[in-house]
Amino acid sequence: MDGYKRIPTVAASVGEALTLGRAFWQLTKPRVVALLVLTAWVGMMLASAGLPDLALMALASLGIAMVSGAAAAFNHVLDQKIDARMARTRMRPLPAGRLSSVQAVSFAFALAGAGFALLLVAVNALTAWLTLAGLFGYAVVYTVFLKRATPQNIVIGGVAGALPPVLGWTAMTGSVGAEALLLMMIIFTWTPPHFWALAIHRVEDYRRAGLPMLPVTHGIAFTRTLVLLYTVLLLAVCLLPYLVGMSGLFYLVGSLVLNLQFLRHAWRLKFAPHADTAIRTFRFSITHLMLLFLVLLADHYL
Ligand code: HEM
Ligand SMILES: CC(C)=CCC/C(C)=C/CC/C(C)=C/COP(=O)(O)OP(=O)(O)O
Repeated sequence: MDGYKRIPTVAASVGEALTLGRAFWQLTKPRVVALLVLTAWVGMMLASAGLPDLALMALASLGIAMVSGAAAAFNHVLDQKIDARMARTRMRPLPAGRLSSVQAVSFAFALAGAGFALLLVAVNALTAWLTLAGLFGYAVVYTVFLKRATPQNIVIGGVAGALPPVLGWTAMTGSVGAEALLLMMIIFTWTPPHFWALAIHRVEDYRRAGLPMLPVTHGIAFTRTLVLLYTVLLLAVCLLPYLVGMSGLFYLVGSLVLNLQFLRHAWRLKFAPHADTAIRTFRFSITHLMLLFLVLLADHYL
């Protein structure tokens, strides 16, 4: 009889553990980290002639994912008051009360420590330290200072998000390659239209939270213009891998198709916007970067 009585208690504990696990998972911004790791893979594969060392690739990817996930968790802790004021973020684990700050900070330190140690021991010191610099750039320089200080926050902060191809490259070669810096430039140029398209859609959120995002400080019309200009710049920067002989015709055609599509979104956002044009542009930016890096990869092996 006693055994039967315990079943609901066990079920409740399992349910609670799952809820807690989901909350920690959410802290790591898993979809962002997935795309970051894809860009790191491209760095790893482009750095290797033929197939890369798959074991090294797996360990490096895990380490980069852990440290990036930890950076995202620190961002959740440091931004919890802001997140509570925005409709998009108020249901996150900290503002919604599903996790305490102590739980989140402990998780973030443990994940960062384990990821850093893994990179140091199983990959190389340069990759470990550069990844840690990425964490510091995002969690401290961007989140604590820039985000609250200037509408150029995401432009400068974009350096951290653009690092993973370089991390992938250093993981395989032990040094920073010029080709990897070119991939970094692509993500760096992609970040402003990626973020500002979302910021236009969520401008009231950012106004309420008191954050100096570009559409709040300089207006939506000006932000639309900059989205368009950065998209033009992105098209030009994306030509560089072909022009320097790093990628071939397949990449040239693929990148032109993707960038013209991005440009079409940005043009519509500037000159013929509907209520959903900004959010569609933001969503397309993610598809764009994912496909662009897959095209780079396919081109490398063709
Ligand atoms: C400073 C640089 C960046 C800023 C400020 C930024 C900002 C944002 C914001 C505010 C969101 C919305 C998240 C949400 O809806 O909860 C987002 C989503 C996303 N970002 Fe970025 N981003 C940056 C860089 C990057 C980079 C470098 C990548 C990948 C290479 C990336 C990939 C994504 C993805 C995949 C999503 C969708 C997440 C989801 O649906 O859960 N972002 N970004
Ligand atoms: C290599 C390395 C360790 C880099 C860390 C890179 C990293 C996790 C970048 C994430 C970029 C991102 C989602 C920024 C949004 O922050 P936000 O605070 O403006 O957006 P939010 O309001 O959705 O939290």
